[in-house]
Amino acid sequence: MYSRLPIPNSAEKPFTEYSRWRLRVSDSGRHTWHYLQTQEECDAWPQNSVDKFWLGLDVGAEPLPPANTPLEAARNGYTFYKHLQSHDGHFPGEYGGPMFLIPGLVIGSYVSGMDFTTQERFELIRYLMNRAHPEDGGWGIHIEGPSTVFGTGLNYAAIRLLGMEADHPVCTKARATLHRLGKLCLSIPTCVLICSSGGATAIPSWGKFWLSLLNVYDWEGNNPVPPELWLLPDAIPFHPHRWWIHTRTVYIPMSYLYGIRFAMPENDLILQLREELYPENYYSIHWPSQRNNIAAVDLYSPHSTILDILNGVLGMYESCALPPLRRAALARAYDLIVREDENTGYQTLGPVSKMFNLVARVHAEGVESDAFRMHKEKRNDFMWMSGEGMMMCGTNGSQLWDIGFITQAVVETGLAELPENTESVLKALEWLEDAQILDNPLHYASSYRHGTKGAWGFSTKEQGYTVSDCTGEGLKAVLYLQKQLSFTPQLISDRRIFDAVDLLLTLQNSNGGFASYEPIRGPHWLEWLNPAEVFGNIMIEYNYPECTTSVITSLSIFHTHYPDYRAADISRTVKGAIKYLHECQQPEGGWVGSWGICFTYAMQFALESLSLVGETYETSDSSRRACEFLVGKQRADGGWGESYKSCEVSQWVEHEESQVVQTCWAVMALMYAKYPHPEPIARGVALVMARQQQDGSWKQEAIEGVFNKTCAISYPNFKFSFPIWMLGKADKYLREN
Ligand SMILES: CC(C)=CCC[C@@H](C)[C@H]1CC[C@@]2(C)C3=C(CC[C@]12C)[C@@]1(C)CC[C@H](O)C(C)(C)[C@@H]1CC3
Repeated sequence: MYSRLPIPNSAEKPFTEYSRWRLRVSDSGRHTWHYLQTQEECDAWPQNSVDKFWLGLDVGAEPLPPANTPLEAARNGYTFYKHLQSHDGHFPGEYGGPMFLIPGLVIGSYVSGMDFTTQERFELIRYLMNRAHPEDGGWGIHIEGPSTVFGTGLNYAAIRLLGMEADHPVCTKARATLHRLGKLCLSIPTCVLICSSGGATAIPSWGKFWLSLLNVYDWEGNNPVPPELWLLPDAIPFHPHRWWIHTRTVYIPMSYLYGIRFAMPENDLILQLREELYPENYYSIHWPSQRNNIAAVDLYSPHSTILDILNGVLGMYESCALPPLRRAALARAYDLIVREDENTGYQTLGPVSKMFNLVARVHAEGVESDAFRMHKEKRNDFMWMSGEGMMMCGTNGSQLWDIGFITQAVVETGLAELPENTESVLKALEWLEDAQILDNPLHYASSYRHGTKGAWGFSTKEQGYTVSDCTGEGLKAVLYLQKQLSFTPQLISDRRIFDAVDLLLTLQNSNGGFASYEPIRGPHWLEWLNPAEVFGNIMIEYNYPECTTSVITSLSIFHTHYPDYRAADISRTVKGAIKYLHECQQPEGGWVGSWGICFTYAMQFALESLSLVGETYETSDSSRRACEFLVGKQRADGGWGESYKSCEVSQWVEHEESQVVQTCWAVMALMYAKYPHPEPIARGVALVMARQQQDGSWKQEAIEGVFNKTCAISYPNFKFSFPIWMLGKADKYLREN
């Protein structure tokens, strides 16, 4: 469908003209990248500093007077960061990291007959080339991870579909790695050892699924994904509406596509891929034995015996599935797909469901349908141009999350009061006002959704999902801006603030903690049914110290401004949350982060929470143990650095280098705890100041975020918001201590 493209051997230089790319920011923070075709268009729409920065071009920021104090450094930091603020007030940013998203984008588009522009194809290829590991030519689950069959098999298919020839050196090298890695098998169930002959046969289940849609992996090689579960009564403890929202939202279209055994028609390229992905003859592979064949490098969560038994039973059911039941189940799954599309303006909850939903909709309604048109339009929101080429983002952006932190930072440090920042701060408040979700979803109970009235989501209002901590940080940002500054208008009414509070109060779990999108709905044993071998803790919601903190800090700050509104509920909620935080502290004093890397991230949140109720180094054993733990991890250069591997093993794993962002989290944590000895804080500050560039910026270092235990994800704006916040706060601390 897509023609072959002439691809140079090196991806160092752009394959397109970088002076022609523009980021359009529209509709409450929507991001879409455009390639301008003519000089006239370029003249009419000049490249701005936001475009240039994210394209890796020089933004032309002036060198600033050297900072003599932490506060001056913070001020210089914000002077630079304002270059990255968009006209609507928010700070757009790249949200890459996972390496299984471009394959979904490309395979999903290919099998749906949806094209890309030639420039997009060139730059998607270039990004994959730049992200292939130099030693073995393969790809991992995320940009910093070692090559896996999941990453290499899927990205190999993607780069071929996009137009690279099979005999291009990049393909030859990746293919050799794929064939080699696939051989290192560890079959599950563990009692039956099947040795894979190599290649993509041993790809994890989500990889098997994508390749099956592409018709280069036989459906018989997949464990069943029956849509019939959606026909069960809601009260059943393992009903899919009780699963973690991402897992169930991906499972809905997967069960539909599995139920109809969607496979795109064969063509020459498909036949070639069947030869390239496997060292053996495709037609001689015994597919049913591949269902539990997962390469050792990929395996994080091995199947439980219970899951294997269940898969066996469901496999038998597949051979005699009752047609009327299957039809009813498919209709039910399809209805849920449509509702999800309509609830989210065709963004869907995330990038994986986005592409699965597209395939399902196009299968049912065709390429002339509105669904096809809308999905194509919103597909753009996930595609991001960077200095290394084009990627697919983990969501349609991290708009709210980024603006939430930087606005609190500038208010708390006093930078917001400087006349030079007035306009920037007012714009940020306008954006926050516009981003609050004012109603519950269009399809609400019928889509098993939690309420959204009063919420802030992680990205945009249109995406439309409540996230507990995003609502917390959004609310805090608004309270800081509206209540602590003299010059800001009260754009968000008390009623709307109460809506946010009411919503937060619906999210607490029985043990006092808060999860990500909803209260926990399912039993813990559901994790035994985790079918995605590459991720951990994905079957149900869990409590997170980070989410819990954002919620209770926002409620406490709210309470100081509105002491009469639901005071008893707030006090009970905070008390319960603190109890939970004590319970989940590790004996060594740390808290494990689930969304940022790793201990430093979670600990800045947990210690902020404890400080709310007066628990600090001097007064609380828990806070003291935490401080000792952190101080014990400070490195000789004054910084802190931990690897993403900490998140995989829930134990501190050192990074080779100190990291600016993690150093900021650690220093913030110590300051929340009112750590009485200034020396570690001063050393952390010195490291962050020494790494600041002359224009006030900081360079990109290691990846900052994580999800589902194993997949790292980039938060490149953190290198601005957290240094600015920490330095401004430390200035005061160091003067007072
Ligand atoms: C396994 C699948 C479906 C992959 C798609 C990726 C999503 C699951 C990821 C990408 C971004 C992601 C890490 C995110 C979150 C959940 C999982 C997401 C959506 C949340 C909202 C959970 C709560 C967190 O505190 C925080 C707000 C930081 C993150 C933000 C990004």
